[in-house]
Amino acid sequence: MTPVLEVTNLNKTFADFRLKDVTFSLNEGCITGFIGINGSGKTTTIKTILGLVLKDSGKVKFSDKNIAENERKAKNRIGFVLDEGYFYEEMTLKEMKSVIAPAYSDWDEAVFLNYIKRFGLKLNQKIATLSKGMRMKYAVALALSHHADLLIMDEPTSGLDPLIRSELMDILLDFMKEEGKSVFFSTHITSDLDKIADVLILIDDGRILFNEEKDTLLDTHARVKGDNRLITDETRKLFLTLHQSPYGFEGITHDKANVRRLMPDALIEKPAIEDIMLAYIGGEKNAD
Ligand SMILES: Nc1ncnc2c1ncn2[C@@H]1O[C@H](COP(=O)(O)OP(=O)(O)OP(=O)(O)O)[C@@H](O)[C@H]1O
Repeated sequence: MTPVLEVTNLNKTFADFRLKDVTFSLNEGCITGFIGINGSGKTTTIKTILGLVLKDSGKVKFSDKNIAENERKAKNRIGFVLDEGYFYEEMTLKEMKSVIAPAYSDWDEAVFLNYIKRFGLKLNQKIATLSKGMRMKYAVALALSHHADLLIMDEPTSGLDPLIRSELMDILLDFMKEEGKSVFFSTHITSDLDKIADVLILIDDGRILFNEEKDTLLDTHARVKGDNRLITDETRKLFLTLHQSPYGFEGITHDKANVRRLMPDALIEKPAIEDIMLAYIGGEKNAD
């Protein structure tokens, strides 16, 4: 697979937080979900990639070229949606578009107008009067109107109702239909990823904990329940988290195959992405 974006040993230190050697790559044709709890470093990573936060060290390559040295070209091919206001509230959608469009050499007004129509937005409406959902749709319309190949979104679904979240997922799937497109989006609402993500990257406390195909994660991990007698020194090691009570145990395993082999009487269920995320974050702390 061709990597579209390669991030290597990215470091950034704030007073109370540090990105620690963040390393991953995004493949062409993939939707990658960037997951992690509040304050884990998702926004900082995205802003550092986009050059909106200065990195202390590390490399970011887009299409095999250093992003900092090819900034204009890279920015033309990257569409981004950030989670906080980067619009002038007093402007209308049309006025704001006129500020943003000239920054892109490949701006396509017809595509933009098409999105505005599809999303039911009005060009003469003021930004300040947009609802959260409309604001997200407007940001997506802008991000997708310059023939970007990579769409980077920071928490695009945060604060949105399930209907609009599901609409956004459909928009992303539509965008992916064209060859050579990729999406990278951060979220702490992991249920959004069930439907559409190909790869999941988990960040916690500024450190990448895993970077794995979603289907592989769901195939190898499981929620396991059963009688306490099944827990031995050997089987205990198969769990990322394990909770025991007088009535039995419940845990998340990262080694479903061996649970099946060594604990044939246990009840094995499909985990949610959130179960897996929390198990890695909780880690040892969760095991009792
Ligand atoms: N400019 C800054 N100066 C100091 N600390 C910062 C700055 N920006 C972010 N931080 C800190 O870095 C940490 C990570 O924040 P970040 O916004 O990257 O997390 P996040 O995973 O995107 O969280 P959320 O899901 O809440 O948006 C937080 O502790 C935050 O307070």
